[in-house]
Amino acid sequence: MNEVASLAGQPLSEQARQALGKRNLIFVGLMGAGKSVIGRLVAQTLSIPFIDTDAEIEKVSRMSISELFAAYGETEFRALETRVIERLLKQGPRVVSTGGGAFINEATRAQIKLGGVSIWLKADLDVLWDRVSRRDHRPLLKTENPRQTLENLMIQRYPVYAEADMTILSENVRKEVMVDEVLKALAGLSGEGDLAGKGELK
Ligand SMILES: Nc1ncnc2c1ncn2[C@@H]1O[C@H](COP(=O)(O)OP(=O)(O)OP(=O)(O)O)[C@@H](O)[C@H]1O
Ligand SMILES: O=C(O)C1=C[C@@H](O)[C@@H](O)[C@H](O)C1
Ligand SMILES: [Mg+2]
Repeated sequence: MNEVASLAGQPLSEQARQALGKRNLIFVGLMGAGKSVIGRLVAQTLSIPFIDTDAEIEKVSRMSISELFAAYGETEFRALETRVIERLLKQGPRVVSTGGGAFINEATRAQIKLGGVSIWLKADLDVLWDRVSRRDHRPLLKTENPRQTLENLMIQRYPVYAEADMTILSENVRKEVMVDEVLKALAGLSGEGDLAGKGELK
């Protein structure tokens, strides 16, 4: 019996957990895509530790992301983000939700590609705007026309996010529905071709 057949009949969460094996699961995507919220729920469902890189950066620097941007600028923030993510990916298996720009940085993207299975949570502009406009803590959106800024970021970044291993549409459905989509995608990894052994922790 092959691996796919042996997993059939088990709960979806168990199929997904087994298919992921010892690999990290890394969420990438734009601000408001749901990386933090859905990542945490997926981690709970899989009983795998969860880490949010923005929260970890705030913890190690003892500053908020906004304060970091204001004090040191985006370049320094990206350098810190790269170092933090490199360390976190070595401590897996974990579910890792990244900040919106992490996968866009070349060095960080290379680490993520090596460090586990990546999922792009892809959302359209209306969905993202509806979510991010409720709070104003995102430094990159403190512009005269934040909706336009968000759209510009989509145009620049979507071709890069598309390099993630898997893409899941993030829509305004119940969060549990999103979690199920993620679990189904992961369960489909068993019997995988290209992703076999990818990001396997030693
Ligand atoms: N499927 C969903 N349905 C409804 N609301 C959602 C859904 N997913 C996320 N949200 C809401 O959208 C907001 C942004 O989600 P979240 O903080 O997880 O985004 P993010 O991708 O981590 O963004 P950032 O890159 O800024 O950290 C939150 O208020 C969250 O509750
Ligand atoms: O999209 C981005 O570049 C960012 C997203 C947030 O998660 C934070 O990491 C920060 O505000 C930068
Ligand atoms: Mg987040």
